[in-house]
Amino acid sequence: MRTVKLELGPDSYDILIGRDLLAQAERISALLPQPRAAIVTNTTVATLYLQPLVDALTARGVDVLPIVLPDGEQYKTWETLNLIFDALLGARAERKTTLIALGGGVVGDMTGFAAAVYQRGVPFIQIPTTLLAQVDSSVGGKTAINHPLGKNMIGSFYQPQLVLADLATLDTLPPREFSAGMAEIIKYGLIDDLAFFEWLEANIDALMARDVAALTYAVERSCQNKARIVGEDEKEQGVRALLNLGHTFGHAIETGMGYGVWLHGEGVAAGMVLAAHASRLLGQISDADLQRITGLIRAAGLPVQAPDFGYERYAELMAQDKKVDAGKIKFILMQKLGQSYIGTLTPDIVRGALQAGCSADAVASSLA
Ligand SMILES: NC(=O)c1ccc[n+]([C@@H]2O[C@H](COP(=O)([O-])OP(=O)(O)OC[C@H]3O[C@@H](n4cnc5c(N)ncnc54)[C@H](O)[C@@H]3O)[C@@H](O)[C@H]2O)c1
Ligand SMILES: O=C(O)C(=O)C[C@@H](O)[C@H](O)[C@H](O)COP(=O)(O)O
Ligand SMILES: [Zn+2]
Repeated sequence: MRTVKLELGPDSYDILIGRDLLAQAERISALLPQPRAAIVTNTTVATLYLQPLVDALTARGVDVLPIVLPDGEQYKTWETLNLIFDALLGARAERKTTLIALGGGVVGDMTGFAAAVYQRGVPFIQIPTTLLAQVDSSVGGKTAINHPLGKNMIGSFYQPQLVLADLATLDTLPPREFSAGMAEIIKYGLIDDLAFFEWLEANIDALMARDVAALTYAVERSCQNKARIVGEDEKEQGVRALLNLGHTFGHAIETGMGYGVWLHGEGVAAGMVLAAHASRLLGQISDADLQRITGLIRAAGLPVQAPDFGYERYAELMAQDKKVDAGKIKFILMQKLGQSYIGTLTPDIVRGALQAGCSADAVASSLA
């Protein structure tokens, strides 16, 4: 088992990475302030991993309340959040009752938000079961629900007390979801870790074949990168915004297509390609760099062309981004391959990037 530490003073926590960790419930039970926990999951993950976790905790004397939500990005809403509160109140869950998120980023983001506000804050543990959640969403304490007008618009920063990433759960993850997680992994290479980007280029086939050693390394290195950045800037006053590489365009794609049509990782992938096109137009990366970026993203089974809903619609959607400051949209751009920065773009460069990186086919194929 590998351990990555997220250093946040009194709010520091461990990220445990390895196979078959679900059965090792003592790492969870040791943290519970009372022998009571609610496991929040969804209908898909419940059939696969809820019972083993309930059994492992029950065997350690923990009273478990399962809360099973509908599955899908379209359910990352107030209504679904309320189902968590209904269940917690119905079972008289207390301030010391721990909420455990068992699932992907949707379950993790909603459970974290519920933990932040239920009785003004209860303990919270993340058990991510998608690649995306293991390398990104379970780490760092961003929690949220969507609004019809924008992604993750209502939420809070609220750190878990433990992240337990059981790589064995990825054995059942569908290929499209696995690829979605690869987008956030590639993101770390492009933010500021060229050596990791080059390692990914060399090992993409092993990763896509889910080779255990390659996967363990990629998850650990991703968590190290994220933990370092969040440790420097927990509440996104500066450097943490780099973790939004590909997301200004990507969130616009997710919202514009309708939540759940394009997966989050797919939006991020096409969004990173658009950011690369913009950086190329600014003369900061070369054609060869652009080819390397699109080549790796394509090899990970991800889209390299964004849906074409036109400059005006993209501009309208991106105006809702959380990085907007005094009306100015911020983008994460590439200074060179493997080094990103937070900047702004003129409308001409945004238009140029969209012209180069959008395709009507990308809309049609994803709706097919
Ligand atoms: N908080 C953050 O820092 C952060 C970071 C990145 C993404 N996010 C959010 O995370 C969400 C995307 O997360 P995601 O990609 O995990 O999607 P998801 O949570 O929708 O999970 C993807 C699908 O895989 C299923 N699934 C989960 N685990 C499985 C398993 N082991 N085997 C088989 N199926 C399984 C789920 O039921 C779902 O159908 C988005 O809402 C995004 O905004 C948040
Ligand atoms: O942890 C962060 O910070 C990130 O930006 C990670 C992103 O991958 C993630 O999708 C996050 O939820 C986006 O944040 P948002 O503030 O733009 O909603
Ligand atoms: Zn993301």
